[in-house]
Amino acid sequence: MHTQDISIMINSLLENGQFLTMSRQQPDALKNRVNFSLANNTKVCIQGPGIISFTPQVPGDKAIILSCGIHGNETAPIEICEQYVSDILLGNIAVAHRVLFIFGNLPAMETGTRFIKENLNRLFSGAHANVQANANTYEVARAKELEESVAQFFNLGGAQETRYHYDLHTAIRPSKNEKFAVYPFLHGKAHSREQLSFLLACGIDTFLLSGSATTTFSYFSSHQFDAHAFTVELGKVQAFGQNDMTRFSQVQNTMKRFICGQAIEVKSFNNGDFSIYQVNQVINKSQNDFALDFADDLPNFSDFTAGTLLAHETGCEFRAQYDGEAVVFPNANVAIGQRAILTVVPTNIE
Ligand SMILES: O=C(O)CCC(=O)N[C@@H](CCC(=O)O)C(=O)O
Ligand SMILES: [Zn+2]
Repeated sequence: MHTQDISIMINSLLENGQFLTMSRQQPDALKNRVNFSLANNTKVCIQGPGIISFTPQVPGDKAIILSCGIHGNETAPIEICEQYVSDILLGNIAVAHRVLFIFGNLPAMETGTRFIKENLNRLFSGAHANVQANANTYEVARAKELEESVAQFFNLGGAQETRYHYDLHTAIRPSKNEKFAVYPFLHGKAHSREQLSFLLACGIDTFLLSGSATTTFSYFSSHQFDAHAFTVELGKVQAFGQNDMTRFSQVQNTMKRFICGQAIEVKSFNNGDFSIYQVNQVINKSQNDFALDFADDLPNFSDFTAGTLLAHETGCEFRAQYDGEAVVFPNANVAIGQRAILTVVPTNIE
């Protein structure tokens, strides 16, 4: 892009704050890195379409990533992050720490779909490199690009920085526990009680403790960068403009206070304040005829008695192993080899 076009673009962002609109409408214009400063001396770096970081003049001790739209139809988190970015660009709020915003699957936002060719949230930790050589999809390239952005962002900070990554989603089904988070597998490290208490202050009281490595975005940041990282489910998928934003005010306000370095009222940790589950079974689809044995609108966290048939496919039946075992993210419509159901059982944090 010519220097003159870059200054027009920067001026437009400073006037209207519409980074996401620009990213969706003119992704090519944002292909090359652009740096500029706000009137309050916050440094802005556009790393690519849908990828923007902010560095205050005197950065605090945190490096925070807020990502959204890894699935293009999960609109509430996109609207929340869009508002933060716009408010920062317009000088309505000022970050106190280094903050990176990621709007994940831009083309899938246009089509209002979870993804275009494949599930972006199954392509991290290098899984994009394992996809067949001819799978030259947007998602494969995007997973690589997002990994590089995360690496650059986290590696830029010094040892004094604590790293955080909240990957914001909404779920396909209704849920008995509306807001919940997946805590990626920590390979034996202790779960952070402070983080659970912080997320409780955001209105998230239910956690799934993952028991194995995955190819999700939050696991990537957790495992590769030792970040406090979570996949955060904020409610049910709705089309753009159809979200009841009052249901998100607690998470919106608390996250805003977090990135702006303002005090947050956080209760000390008590298992009784939470519903905590351990993942028991990861049920993958391996045949085309994989089918669920419960209703399509059954809410997440519905539980079963031991022995109940949950799903079947040629040559295999999948049953609950414990009384009270509950299902999360059941979806028969996934690619062969991918996760079709998580089952969870109640647990506590040590
Ligand atoms: O509602 C659903 O079935 C899916 C919602 C969603 O996108 N969830 C994430 C969870 C990722 C994780 O396990 O950390 C996903 O499936 O990618
Ligand atoms: Zn999602």
